[in-house]
Amino acid sequence: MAANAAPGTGAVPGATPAARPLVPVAVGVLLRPDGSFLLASRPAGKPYAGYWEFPGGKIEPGENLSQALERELREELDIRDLRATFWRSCVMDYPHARVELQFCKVTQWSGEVRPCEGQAIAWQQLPVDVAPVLPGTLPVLQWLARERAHEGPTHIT
Ligand SMILES: Nc1nc2c([nH]c(=O)n2[C@H]2C[C@H](O)[C@@H](COP(=O)(O)OP(=O)(O)OP(=O)(O)O)O2)c(=O)[nH]1
Repeated sequence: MAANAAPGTGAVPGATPAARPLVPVAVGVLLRPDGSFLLASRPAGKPYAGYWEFPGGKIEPGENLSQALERELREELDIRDLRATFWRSCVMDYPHARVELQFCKVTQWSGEVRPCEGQAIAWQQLPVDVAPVLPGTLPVLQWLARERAHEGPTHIT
């Protein structure tokens, strides 16, 4: 323990608290040829249940991004053989976890998209007309809006 640590805590007075662990998350932005993209509602029992997000989930130990994405989309939507490319990432600091969201564009897959976990799904265009949208989903709507020169709101509030 550092010489000036508060007794019994291991904390150094005035020091910045250690950052919480960063949980990596694989997320798929499924895109159809008409530009529509898929959102799904978070199932009951999870933090932010009922909020709309892009499909995906935590990367498990030993998995890389594409393996995690393939597994999550198979479990959640019953699709496989993805054509997916990494797009962008961002960090979100929630009360329940600090997550690094790794967004991939998914332009091809095999199988029919089918919600397997009791979630609602909706193919969307900008502005998104389902609500509420998960905070960590909003940056993606901004990126899509910029790419598409979409002006005005990206979602209803
Ligand atoms: N899938 C997904 N997760 C997102 C998005 N935006 C965002 O902030 N998140 C956050 C919410 C969660 O804190 C985390 C995903 O974790 P999760 O709990 O849904 O993952 P999981 O499916 O592996 O769940 P579990 O097995 O632990 O129950 O990422 C998004 O657009 N899609």
